[in-house]
Amino acid sequence: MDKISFTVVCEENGKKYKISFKQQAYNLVSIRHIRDHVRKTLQSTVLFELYFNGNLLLDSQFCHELGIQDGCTVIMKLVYARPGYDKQQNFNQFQSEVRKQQEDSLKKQIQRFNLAEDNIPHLTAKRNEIYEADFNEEPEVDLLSQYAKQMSDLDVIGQFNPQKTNYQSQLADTLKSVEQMQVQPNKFMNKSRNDYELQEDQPMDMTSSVQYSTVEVKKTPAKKPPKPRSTEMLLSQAKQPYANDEQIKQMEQFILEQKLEQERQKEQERQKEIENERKIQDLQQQIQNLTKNAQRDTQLELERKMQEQIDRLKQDYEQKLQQIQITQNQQFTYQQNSQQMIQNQVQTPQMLRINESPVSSGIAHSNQSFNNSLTQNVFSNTAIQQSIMPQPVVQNAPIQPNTQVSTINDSFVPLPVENQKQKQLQKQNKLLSHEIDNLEKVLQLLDNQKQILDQDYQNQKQVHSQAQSTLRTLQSQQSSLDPTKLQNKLFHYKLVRSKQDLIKATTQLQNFSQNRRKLHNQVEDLKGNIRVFVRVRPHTQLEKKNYEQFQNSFQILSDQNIQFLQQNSSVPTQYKFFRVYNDNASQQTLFNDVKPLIQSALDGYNIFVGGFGNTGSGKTYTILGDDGDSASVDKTQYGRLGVLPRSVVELFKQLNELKSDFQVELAMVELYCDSLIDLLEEGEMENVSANSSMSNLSQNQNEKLQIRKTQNGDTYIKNLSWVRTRTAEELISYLGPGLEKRHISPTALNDRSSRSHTIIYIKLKQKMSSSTLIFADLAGSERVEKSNSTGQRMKEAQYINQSLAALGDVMSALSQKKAFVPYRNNKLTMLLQPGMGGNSKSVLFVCVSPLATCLGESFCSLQFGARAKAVQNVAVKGLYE
Ligand SMILES: Nc1ncnc2c1ncn2[C@@H]1O[C@H](COP(=O)(O)OP(=O)(O)OP(=O)(O)O)[C@@H](O)[C@H]1O
Repeated sequence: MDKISFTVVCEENGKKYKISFKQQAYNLVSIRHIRDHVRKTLQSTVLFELYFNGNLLLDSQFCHELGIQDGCTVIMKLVYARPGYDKQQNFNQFQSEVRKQQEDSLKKQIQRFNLAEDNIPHLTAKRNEIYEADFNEEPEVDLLSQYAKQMSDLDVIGQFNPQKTNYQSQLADTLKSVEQMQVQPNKFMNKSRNDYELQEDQPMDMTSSVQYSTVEVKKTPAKKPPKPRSTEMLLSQAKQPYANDEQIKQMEQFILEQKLEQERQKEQERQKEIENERKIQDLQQQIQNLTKNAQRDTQLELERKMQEQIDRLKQDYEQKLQQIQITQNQQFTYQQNSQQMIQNQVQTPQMLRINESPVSSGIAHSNQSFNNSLTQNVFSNTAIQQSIMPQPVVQNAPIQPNTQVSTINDSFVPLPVENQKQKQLQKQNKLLSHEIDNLEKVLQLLDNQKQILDQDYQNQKQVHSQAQSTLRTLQSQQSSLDPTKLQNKLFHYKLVRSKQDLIKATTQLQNFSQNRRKLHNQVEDLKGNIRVFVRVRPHTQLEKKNYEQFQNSFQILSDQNIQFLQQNSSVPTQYKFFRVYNDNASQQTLFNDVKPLIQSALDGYNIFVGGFGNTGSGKTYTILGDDGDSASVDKTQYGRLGVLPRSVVELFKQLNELKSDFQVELAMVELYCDSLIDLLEEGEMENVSANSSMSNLSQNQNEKLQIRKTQNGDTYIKNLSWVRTRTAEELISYLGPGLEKRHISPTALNDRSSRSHTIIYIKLKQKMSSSTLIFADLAGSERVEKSNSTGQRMKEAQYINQSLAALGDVMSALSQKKAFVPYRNNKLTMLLQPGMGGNSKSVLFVCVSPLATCLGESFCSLQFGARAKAVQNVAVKGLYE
């Protein structure tokens, strides 16, 4: 397999981009591959050119796949850079290759179309399954995408202009453009294929005017979706239209991890709580201890300090006492000396009384008192002060009779010493107060410390309450992360994804249907706009008895060829039709060939299905069914239903599958002789039975329905009754009563011979298109003399033959592509005009009786069919502008 190098040049906002890549294929471009590249880089594609060294295969599907809208001009340029390629030598081969590919492509399209036909029920079922699954299950869209892929790989070569809709002319253009190509393969031969690039001297005319601001767009490896970290992220990822299994797996993994994480967090919280409680307990204990210690310390300290003070005071006191004694001794000595001096001078016994001086007894007394006070109240400062305070020694001293002594005594009161003592005591007192102050300060400090500890305790308490509130928050968070809630969320994500997938699948299905419709109509166009089927009916019981009458009158050679041996002729005539059904062909087999046209009707094309043939050849049976008058969708009767009721069922089925708005209306008209009769008109019908003469036809009835033309040239019947129907059953229920009003009478050839043309119109309106399905059960084309018609029957037969002859003329004009088509020569052709030319796709069933006696009529019918099949119309879709 060769590798093909592609260079796609795309233009966006006036800037051109170049994308180069290689494809492992010989001559088939993977449209998807290109599209992927183009879409990765561009929002809109206006112009693109492909350079490669194989044959490019593209068509409208290609453009559609690339998202190019109708109306855009797409220029594609092809360069053949295959080394050794010789244009002259290979062109013919290439051309035949192209033709072959085109043929293959067509075959493939038909195959795919058939495949599509087969797949539609499956796809529909799938879609319904997705709907019914209520999003519980993952919808499988693989099938759709596979199918879409199949449909997208079309093999058509060419230069495509979406404005041109004609496939044939596009092919012609393609071949022309291939012929005109300026191929200079040598330009590229020196380059390796990997280096293949656009050259300024590009060999094509179209490229020379293009200035390439080439920006190489390199293919970047697809990014893996980031591992989801949070619920929000998961949600955002799940909202993305392409949330995949990987993401769902990640979500499930995430939930598991979350659960574990929750457990871990719970455990941590519990530990924290225990820790906090323990801390609080410790702190409380600490505070208690501190308080106790503080109290004990304070008391001990106070005791100690007081004891120290007392000791000091005692010491001081003793020192002072000693000093006092010394002073007393000195005083005594001084007194003795003085007395001695006085005795020496006066010689009085008063000297002795000096030894008992109140000063010494006062001192002793005070000393005693002090000692007592100390023992009584060592801690009382006041007592101390009192006890320390010296007694008024002098006041208790008896006043000496001797004034001289008294003077002397007065002169001996040690006042300065007492003052000094007092001062000292005050000083000590002060010191003690100071000490007490200090102790109070210590107490204050301890108080402060206690306050700090209290504060600390409060803080710890706060921390604890904070921890508890955090715990509560975490618990609430935990409840939000509850697995069931997460499960719900996951379910929700899956639901969202399923919905997105469903939308995607529906879009794909719509795209697919669109593509399929496009293809379908292309294929239908190629099949021809008027398809003629020949049906040979089986023998009736009566006929079987006279078998020898119709032996060997004709021979079905294949499913397309029939051979007739005319009377008095030894040379058989062969006819080729779209399909020839033998007498075993079932109603469903016939309908299978009509079914594609129902799709075309949905796409806006007018449809005509008519039954042509001589009386008794099976026209009514083919179009309406065995018992046309009582057509119903009853399953037991279904096998015998004709093309019309089957088409109606199919039409509604497809309309319902489309799930879009539509409107279906029904009208039935009979052309009896030259009169139009509204078969759906309510109320008593006028007596227009087959037995009544032409003159009996009411003038009113005759004039009521009139064929008119719109400004567009479309034919319509004025005053015709239309009924709106919503279901196939409803529509079919109108057919029976309507058909009963037809003119039927026994003839020599058919005991229920239709003496008129019955035309049934089904008008379909959709959002974007409208179309009409016309079904005609034509009257028999027998020879007058054959049906033993006389009188009124003969007249009817003449009208019938006239109208059918006019139909033949129209067919002939259409087949010869005459500018003028004589539609207006007869009411029948006017009534059938919408299905006969222009916007129409038609099927004509030429019904053939197996009777040898009908050989002439059968021959005429086949001639008629042969003329009709040559008609080629260019069908134009009936789109609303
Ligand atoms: N394919 C068939 N299989 C079985 N029976 C058939 C088939 N085609 C026709 N018949 C039977 O042949 C008879 C004549 O058929 P039918 O009424 O459809 O003919 P016709 O062409 O509509 O005749 P006319 O033009 O006189 O109305 C009917 O009894 C019908 O049931």
